[in-house]
Amino acid sequence: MKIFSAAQLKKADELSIKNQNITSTQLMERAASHVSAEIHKRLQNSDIAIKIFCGVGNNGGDGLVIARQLIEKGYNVKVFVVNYTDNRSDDFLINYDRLKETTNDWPEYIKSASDFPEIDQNEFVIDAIFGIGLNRPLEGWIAKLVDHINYSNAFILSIDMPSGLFSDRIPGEEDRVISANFTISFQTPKLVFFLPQTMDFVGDLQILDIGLDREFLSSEKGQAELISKPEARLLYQPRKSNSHKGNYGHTLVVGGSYGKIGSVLLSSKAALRTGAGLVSTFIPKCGYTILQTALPEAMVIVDKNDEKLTHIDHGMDPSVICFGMGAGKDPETLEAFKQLLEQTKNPMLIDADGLNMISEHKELLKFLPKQSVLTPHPKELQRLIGDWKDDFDKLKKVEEFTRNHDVILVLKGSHTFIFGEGNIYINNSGNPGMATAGSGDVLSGIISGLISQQYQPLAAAILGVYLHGLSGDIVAENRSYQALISGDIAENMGAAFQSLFAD
Ligand SMILES: NC(=O)C1=CN([C@@H]2O[C@H](COP(=O)(O)OP(=O)(O)OC[C@H]3O[C@@H](n4cnc5c(N)ncnc54)[C@H](OP(=O)(O)O)[C@@H]3O)[C@@H](O)[C@H]2O)[C@@H](O)CC1
Ligand SMILES: Nc1ncnc2c1ncn2[C@@H]1O[C@H](COP(=O)(O)OP(=O)(O)O)[C@@H](O)[C@H]1O
Ligand SMILES: [K+]
Repeated sequence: MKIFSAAQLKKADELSIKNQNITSTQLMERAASHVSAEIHKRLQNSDIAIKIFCGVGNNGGDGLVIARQLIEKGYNVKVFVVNYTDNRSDDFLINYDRLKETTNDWPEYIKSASDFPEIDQNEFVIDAIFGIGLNRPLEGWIAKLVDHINYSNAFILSIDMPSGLFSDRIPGEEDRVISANFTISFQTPKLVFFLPQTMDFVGDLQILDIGLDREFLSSEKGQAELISKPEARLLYQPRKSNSHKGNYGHTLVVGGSYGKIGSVLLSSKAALRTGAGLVSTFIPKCGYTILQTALPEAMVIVDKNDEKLTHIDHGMDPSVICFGMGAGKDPETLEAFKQLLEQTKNPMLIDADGLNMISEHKELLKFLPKQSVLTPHPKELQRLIGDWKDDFDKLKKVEEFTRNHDVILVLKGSHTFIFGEGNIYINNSGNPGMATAGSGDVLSGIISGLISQQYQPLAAAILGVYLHGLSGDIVAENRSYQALISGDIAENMGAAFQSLFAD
């Protein structure tokens, strides 16, 4: 699903009105009807007290339509108009009149802090104060109102955006933003819903298709693309029945050091479980028995050294090399890594200490094979590209980095971002149970296993990240977040592949 900016959404809005020959009031009615239908589906005629806070722009207009429709269904609704200006939007005014025709319980006006209503924690608050039209931070009593709503502990549903959240910048520390429990957003998600600095404001997220212009939505380039099952499924390459292991490539996993053989074991197992035809693992001697015992399906080649990598003489022609997990940064390992980079022409996957060595020796960047996949977590990214001002600045810097070095960058996190070929992809699978030792090693193996099967590196990164999260979701469902360990993610890749086409 594409993610559009506020300006693009406004354009989609205008085009839809023109091409579908409807008025903006009709579009608002349509959008808000979807929301009230969702609310009705969940509340099931409950008699919970609903307080709807409406601004005086179109987000407030949505709130008024939702109020009218819920009142018509018999819900216990009280509307408050947050009167931050006397300039009301046309559709606000039209729907204000329609609401007055529906109920005798007219909206109350909030013009200062003394007008704030009490909000009980058992009530249900709908936040329709500001949407994508917010153009400056909230101030004065409006900022206080946001605190008042947040501190009520009532359940908060935000319409389109949590009020106070900008679609294109990170709020400052002093800025006030509604902390929603649930956000229902129109047509496409907004980029800020997925950034670490702003995602917590959003709560659970639902996107409603309000029927905006199809032609525009399909032809316009988005700011980013959200990867859920339908998008991941499109990348999948079926296996041919007339094939043999040679068709699925040879993944060479290189890494490990004394005490950290588990990392390469996890990557190797994940590459096999993802479908690589052959997997070889290059490790220091101390890992030989461990690997051969724990993963007999992999071939093992050992370094001359017992405890660390010093000479990576693999003597083979692998489809892809996955380097860095548990490797350490010993000067001899650095030298061996440098030689490996110089010798290797095919795209590589570089993780963990591979990334750290590049960060400390930037001259290595020029030896990186084109289209290699780098998989940093935020700390490794910071070592690699330096500091950023905020999450938007980070996106810009990573895009620049991937362009300058012709690489794919997988920025791991609760929403992993994948950068490549001038686009940003945001992963929508995974869960906090995956915040556990070694889950990144598994991801490296999965992406490498896909590259070895001739997926393009970018496609391998996108599909690999999605499947990794999906497998983690399947494990968490059966085992809980707490009990999930990274080996489970590799073990459950089969269930993840099956689930890709399950519905
Ligand atoms: N596809 C779509 O797009 C669809 C969109 N729809 C809905 O429209 C919403 C967008 O509506 P919108 O453009 O009227 O903007 P909105 O968010 O209501 O706020 C604008 C008002 O806020 C004001 N203002 C801004 N910042 C302020 C501040 N800090 N403090 C005080 N005032 C401030 C600004 O005033 P001004 O800057 O002129 O002073 C203006 O009056 C969108 O989110 C969705 O809910 C659906 O109905 C249909 C499909
Ligand atoms: N809260 C979360 N939600 C979803 N995925 C997560 C979450 N926390 C971590 N992950 C995923 O787990 C992996 C952790 O990788 P990494 O930090 O490299 O771990 P390690 O170094 O232990 O292997 C990443 O793929 C990341 O996206
Ligand atoms: K809102």
